[in-house]
Amino acid sequence: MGAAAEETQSESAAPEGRFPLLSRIDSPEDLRGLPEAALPSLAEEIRGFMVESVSKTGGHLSSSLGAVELAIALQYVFNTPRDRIIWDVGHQAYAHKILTGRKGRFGTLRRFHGLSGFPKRSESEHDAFGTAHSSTSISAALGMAVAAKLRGETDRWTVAVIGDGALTGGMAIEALNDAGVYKSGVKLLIILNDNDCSISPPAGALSGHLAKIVSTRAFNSARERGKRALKHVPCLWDIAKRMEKQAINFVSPPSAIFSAFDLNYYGPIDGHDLKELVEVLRNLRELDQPLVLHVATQKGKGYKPAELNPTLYHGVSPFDPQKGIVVSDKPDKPTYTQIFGRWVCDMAERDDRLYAITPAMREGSGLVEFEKRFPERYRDVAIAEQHAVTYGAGLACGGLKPVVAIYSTFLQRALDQVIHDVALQNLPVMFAVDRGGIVGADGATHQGAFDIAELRGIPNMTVMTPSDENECRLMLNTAFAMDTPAAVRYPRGKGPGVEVSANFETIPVGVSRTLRAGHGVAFLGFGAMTNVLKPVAEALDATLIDMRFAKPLDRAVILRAAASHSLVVTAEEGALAGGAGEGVSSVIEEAGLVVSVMHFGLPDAFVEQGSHDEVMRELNLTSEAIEAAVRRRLAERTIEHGAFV
Ligand SMILES: Cc1ncc(C[n+]2csc(CCOP(=O)(O)OP(=O)(O)O)c2C)c(N)n1
Ligand SMILES: CC(=O)[C@@H](O)[C@H](O)COP(=O)(O)O
Ligand SMILES: [Mg+2]
Repeated sequence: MGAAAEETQSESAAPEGRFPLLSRIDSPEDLRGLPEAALPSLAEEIRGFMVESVSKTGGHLSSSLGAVELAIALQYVFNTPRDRIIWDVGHQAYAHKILTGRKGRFGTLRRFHGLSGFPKRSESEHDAFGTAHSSTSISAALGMAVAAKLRGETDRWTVAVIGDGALTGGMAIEALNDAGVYKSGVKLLIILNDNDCSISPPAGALSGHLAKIVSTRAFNSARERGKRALKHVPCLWDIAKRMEKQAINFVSPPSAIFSAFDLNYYGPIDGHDLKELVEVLRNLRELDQPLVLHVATQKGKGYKPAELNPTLYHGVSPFDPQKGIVVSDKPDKPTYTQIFGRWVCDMAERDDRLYAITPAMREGSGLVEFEKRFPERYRDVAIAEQHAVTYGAGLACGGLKPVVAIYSTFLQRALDQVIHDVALQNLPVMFAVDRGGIVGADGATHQGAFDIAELRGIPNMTVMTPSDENECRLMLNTAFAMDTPAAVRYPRGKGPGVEVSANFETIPVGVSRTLRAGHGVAFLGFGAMTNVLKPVAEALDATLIDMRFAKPLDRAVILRAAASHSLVVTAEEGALAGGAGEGVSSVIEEAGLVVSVMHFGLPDAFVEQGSHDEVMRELNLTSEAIEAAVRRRLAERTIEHGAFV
């Protein structure tokens, strides 16, 4: 465990005084030893503990606050790890972590070498499946449930907990379509954790449908139908009757999408009522087929500021829990996301063909202002990366200039759409690829490691990597001016602080810029790594080139550098395998030049969480580490050849 992780571990070990019940729980068995009547108090303690701890570490607060009762009830009724619970996205699984032996390390959440912010199989036997990218839970759970059936493990249940936002992802719908085919013997329980919220307010038609079901009005009209539907399941029919007495919603409206997939649907029930949750789960456990339970919850539940603004508290940095998050209005160096946010508004003002698309990441992608100013040219398509890209392709065919704002890690979902629907038809869809490179606390699932390698191999595609804020603006202008597919990939957070012009100037495609002429070594930087190379080039009196384009590469400059230096060094904050550095090597090899080459970038391994600096240090991607490695190479070559040119 890293020092940062160790430091906070003991602080969050649930002191007995304030958390008397929680301090007695170190495993699901301890939880099951509690009387049912104690569960609501436990839920309150978990919330207090969670707010206190997450206010120090940062994390996904509102979603996890909303799923406390659900996590308790599931662990109380089911028997993990024999039974399996899969939390879709996994950002709502903090109570699950706390209850499954990780309370003592909860203060290390999302820190360097600490607990992951998401379920992770290598972290706990109670984490049945690693998640973080949404909408995977039903597929994985169905696979496990079918495997249990085939292996004769007739007692094993698999539960997928999926949010209303995650349900909008195509994969979830594909999985429902498959799950509905299975009948007896497949013990799959899908719990729809419906808080009527994604990160931002829910997008798309499905949310309206779900809201209608949850609303009392719909419940009243559907109650009779629900009772009829439950008659063939005697124990549920009993619950339904009891629930009706208690005025608890429990219906089975035939309009629900689940019915269309021939899945037995139960609910909606109150996801914060532990008595009800435990009772219903116990009864559903007696059944023997794929089931859906619709649970209504409140995002941010139990912490007023988060209840009032669940979007602000979706993913938080450390904050004072007494005051809540204070949004600063002090002018500060803008992030790359803000540079994009300003650019997209400026360009939309100037060109009415611009149309911006986000797959459910309005805030994170810097489109809040754009939506306000250009609502008719803005679309949050929900968690639907594939649709976002192909929808963009359609808009381009229709004469618009779509800008798909997407995180590098989520672009992975839509790779075929980029290839088949955009690039193959050479359509002018522009990609604003945010979070390129190391993202920090989200860790391995979210690192922007692969976009350069993915995009670089696609014909017709142009890929730009800005080394500073103004470069970013110039590249956004350039990508938008092109009539072919183009991507600008920029990192999470702030750049070096270069002033950004407000103009619409473009740069020549495929042309680098030489920042420093030196000798011996030529450093070729891609994106932010150019700044890391700067002091190294100065220390070695070497050449430094900001390559600007990962595709097309500036072949002329690469060949000149190879011919006039003894060592060519490339650096990128992206996977080395298939990366821009490899492209540089092929340019040199194809020309038949022989020169020593070094590549710096992300290794052939998944890169774990930590601050950007911590991770870059660990990967030896700092100026100091690169300088040392280059000096070692130079020394080796001097010994080999007797002299170094
Ligand atoms: C494929 C993918 N796209 C986008 C995201 C970013 N993301 C994380 S949580 C979230 C909203 C999920 O909403 P919901 O499932 O309803 O859960 P809630 O936050 O409401 O608890 C989004 C868009 C993601 N994790 N995975
Ligand atoms: C869980 C998830 O996928 C998002 O909430 C993500 O953590 C957001 O990342 P940023 O903080 O970089 O916007
Ligand atoms: Mg939701």
